[in-house]
Amino acid sequence: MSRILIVEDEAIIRSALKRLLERHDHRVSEAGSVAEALTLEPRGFDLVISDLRLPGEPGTELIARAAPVPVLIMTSYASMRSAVEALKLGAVDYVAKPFDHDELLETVARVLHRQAAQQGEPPDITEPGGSRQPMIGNCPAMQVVYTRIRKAAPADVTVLIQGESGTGKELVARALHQQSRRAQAPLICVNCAAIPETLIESELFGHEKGAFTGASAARTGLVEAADGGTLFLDEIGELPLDAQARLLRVLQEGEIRKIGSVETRHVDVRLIAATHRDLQSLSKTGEFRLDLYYRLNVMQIDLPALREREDDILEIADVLLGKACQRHERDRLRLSRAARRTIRDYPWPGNVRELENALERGVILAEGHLIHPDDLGLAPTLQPPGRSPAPAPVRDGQEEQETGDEEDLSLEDYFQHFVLEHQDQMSETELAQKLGISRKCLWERRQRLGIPRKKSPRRSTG
Ligand SMILES: Nc1ncnc2c1ncn2[C@@H]1O[C@H](COP(=O)(O)OP(=O)(O)OP(=O)(O)O)[C@@H](O)[C@H]1O
Repeated sequence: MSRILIVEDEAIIRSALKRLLERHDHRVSEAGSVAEALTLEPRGFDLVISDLRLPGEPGTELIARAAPVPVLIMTSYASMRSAVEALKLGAVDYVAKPFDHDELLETVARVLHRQAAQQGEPPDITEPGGSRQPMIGNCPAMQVVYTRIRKAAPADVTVLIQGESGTGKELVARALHQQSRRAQAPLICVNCAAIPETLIESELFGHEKGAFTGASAARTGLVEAADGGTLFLDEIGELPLDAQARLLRVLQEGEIRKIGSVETRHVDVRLIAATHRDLQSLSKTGEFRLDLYYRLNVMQIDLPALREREDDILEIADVLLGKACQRHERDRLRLSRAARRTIRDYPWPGNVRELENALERGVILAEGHLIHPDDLGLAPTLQPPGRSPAPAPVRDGQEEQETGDEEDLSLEDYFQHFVLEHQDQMSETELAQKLGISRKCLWERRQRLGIPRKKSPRRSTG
């Protein structure tokens, strides 16, 4: 069942439309103007159907104020030009009045269907520099994350984001803020683990002059700086108990009191918290307040570790590699086939951030137009097994054609390592046999790769 908001000033049309939609299993609310519609929180609906001409502001005003909820505009045949204008402003579609029932139901079904299909799509995020990028990755676990973001963002509730370090928790917080009605107000991000325990309360809640030694002037805290907007508290599990108590008060009463002050001040802040720790377990050992945990956990978003996002890893690597090349003003580098295999098989304990850093190293260290596994500088103890040079598999002609250039080059890596490591112990015939190629081919490749045959070591004579 979908929730639809009808905004129409003519009561007869409004109730006819309501009955029609209710007969088709939709739950319908009504408003007679944009102002009235806004009191009903249009972002909480699945679709807004609004007349264009209304007393007060026109229906198109709702397009931005209901976003990302789609707005379907109703207009009379006489004002088709305004319908086109409404589409330009971002209306999802329009219906001409008087409307044909089937046509209207069909349009509504199409819009709702499209909306449902988009729920699992990555949201766009505006980065601090102003550029707009979608979150990368489309594996099923991330689609669940995207759907959660779309639903939680407009609901103005507290959200707890859980996931290992570097999985993108801050990115999700940004997406939630940017898709909320607070998008134009500040988003203040605080990493609780990065602020010394002795300073965190005054950083968050502010202090009066002389509140403690060194407080030479009054200071506004970060919670107050986020007034009207969103406060993102990363690593909230690290927040000391006293600060937890103050935070609980902000959530319960919407009030803040600076350190050393007797006065309270009202603040309107949406809290988004993130942690890589299990807050419920921390509450059992008394390190985290259970009542605060319940306050935070109105909506929960769980981010998968990168190693669980097998289908996404290479896609993320390609996008991040492109960005690293831009940053370092290098022509577009590519990952060798072996580097792609390493990236796919590596466990990535530091998740996307670690991948980002490895690619940055790769871009700096790569000598040709390809990045090889060594350029990534990954921890050897975590490297997947079987990475030591081994004979290249015998390839038939078809595989050779399919794999192309890049495969050749990574096999050349293999070839080079294998030859250099074994040429002192093996004859050319043995080397060629192990590599699955002819002696002639071995000779040609040696020439091409600049590893000519050494003066053969005397293996038999004494
Ligand atoms: N899905 C994604 N698409 C694009 N970039 C991503 C994605 N996930 C993470 N990143 C990038 O990875 C880096 C780490 O992400 P972020 O800071 O959001 O992680 P985090 O979980 O908050 O880490 P920490 O807990 O260590 O603070 C950032 O540069 C971010 O842009």
